[in-house]
Amino acid sequence: MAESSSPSPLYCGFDLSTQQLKLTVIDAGRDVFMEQAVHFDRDLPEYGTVGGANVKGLIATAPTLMWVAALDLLLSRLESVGFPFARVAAISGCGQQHGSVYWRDGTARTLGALKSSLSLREQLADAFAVTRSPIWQDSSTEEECGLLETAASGADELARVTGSSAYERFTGSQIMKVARKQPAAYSATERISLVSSFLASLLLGAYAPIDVADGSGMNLLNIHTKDWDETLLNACSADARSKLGDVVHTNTFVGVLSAYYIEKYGFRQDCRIIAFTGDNPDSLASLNLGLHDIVISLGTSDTLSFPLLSPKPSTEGHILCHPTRDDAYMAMLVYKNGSLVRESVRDNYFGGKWEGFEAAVRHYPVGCGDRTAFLFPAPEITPRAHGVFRFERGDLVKEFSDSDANARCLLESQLMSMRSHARRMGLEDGVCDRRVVLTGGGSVNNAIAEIVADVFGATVVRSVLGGGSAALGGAYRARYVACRDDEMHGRSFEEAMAVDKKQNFKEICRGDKARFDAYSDLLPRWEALEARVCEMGKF
Ligand SMILES: Nc1ncnc2c1ncn2[C@@H]1O[C@H](COP(=O)(O)OP(=O)(O)O)[C@@H](O)[C@H]1O
Ligand SMILES: O=C(CO)[C@@H](O)[C@H](O)COP(=O)(O)O
Repeated sequence: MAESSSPSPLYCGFDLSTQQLKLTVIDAGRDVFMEQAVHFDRDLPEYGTVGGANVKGLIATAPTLMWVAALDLLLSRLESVGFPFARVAAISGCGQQHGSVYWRDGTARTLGALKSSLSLREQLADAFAVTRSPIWQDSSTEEECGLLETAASGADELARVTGSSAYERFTGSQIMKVARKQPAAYSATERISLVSSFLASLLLGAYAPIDVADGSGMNLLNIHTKDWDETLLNACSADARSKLGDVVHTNTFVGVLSAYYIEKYGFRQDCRIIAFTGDNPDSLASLNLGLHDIVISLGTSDTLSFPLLSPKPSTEGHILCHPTRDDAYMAMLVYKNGSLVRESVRDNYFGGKWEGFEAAVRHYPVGCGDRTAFLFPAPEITPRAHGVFRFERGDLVKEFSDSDANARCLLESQLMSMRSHARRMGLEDGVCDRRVVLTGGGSVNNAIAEIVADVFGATVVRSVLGGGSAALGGAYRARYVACRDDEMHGRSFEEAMAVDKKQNFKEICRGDKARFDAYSDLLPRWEALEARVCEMGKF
């Protein structure tokens, strides 16, 4: 931890992601002051999660109370290292997108009267009418998705209004499923939060509003008016609007920190809470990208996102409200079989060592000797397919003739998929001068970065500022909103970030033109195989 004698302010950014609760603290100069994390499987094994979740067939949940316990644990870890709570001027952050929390009737009172002699976990043990929060890995709401699309007069119209056609993990169909299948629990719910607004609520000691960027991942928000769509809310459930509360712009000051944290840990009395958002929007906020850059996040999920001025929502991918710009949007593709399937290839073929995986990736040429792999052990989001499919010289095979090829085949296929689907979302293709910012846990892997560079014909960079990019985005926003009225002189978030002139990125590698062209030549064949896989892997 850096020198703590200075009274200058600190700003906190939380990220309640799939596998961990992370915190990045920055100082007034935007330098990372400290980082801390609680890993759900390792640090809270009593909740029995694997990769932060419990997955049974198409159903994926996380114990809501585990997330509460993670906040207790993270704060107690800060206390034990002498963290200067009294310097924290503002807090914001984010959460994995789409997950929902069902607060039981009467919990607003409990939240407003938290006792500093007890842990949050003790006081909120009965706070949830649904004790297992549905999360983004869930694919069990096909029926409800159909109902939402019917209410919206079709998938295209739902996409035009909300930025996405109906997706099983999106919160609208998840809420509808709880209302239909667990009516008693649903009627005992006084408020529904997203994972982001849930964490903000714990800190506020009151229900925090949902912000427009994370709200765009629900199939309930009109991304043009930036407010709930009444028809969709009514299709979701009769009282969805009152249970969801208001929606706010992302950089909104929503209140001050609950007295609980001031008494228990010694936080600053006027510590402000800024609306929390989704992890992907906050990642975009931290990177302050140009309009030609794209971000590829290799977290538990893989995502590709880019800022966009004129959205043309379609049934391909998602358009979300931009977290920090009113005039812009963000386009996003999401892959469920991201890091977890790379880990399973590492474990099955390379003795659990990333070094072996990386060496094998570099051993093969582009196209891996006419092999490719579509590995979707979990039902995939992009494309909608489930199962394991390997092709060698055009034939479907159970295993490759050379099993070491699995690493490169998987990566090439994951990246070709991003290129192919991003192109369908309107990303200009065929240019060899793009910049790709790699973030997330998998971004440390240089062999992956090299494939990204060649498939996209891009210069691949990594953030050098430290901290997970999503948590860092929360910390930057906390600082910006807390100082907006004085130091920022009315500047926009982007202008304020630019003024600091920080050298944010380090170049990792550049795509090779010949290899980029080879991938361009392979793309039509790869797309034909993906179409076959979608037929064979229907779920
Ligand atoms: N050297 C590496 N190569 C590839 N992937 C890695 C490496 N180190 C960590 N990862 C991946 O990073 C993932 C976690 O990323 P992270 O962004 O922290 O996830 P989340 O935010 O979803 O909790 C792990 O599942 C792991 O597979
Ligand atoms: O479903 C999505 C976005 O639509 C996922 O990206 C989640 O937001 C989970 O994020 P990570 O924990 O994988 O970073």
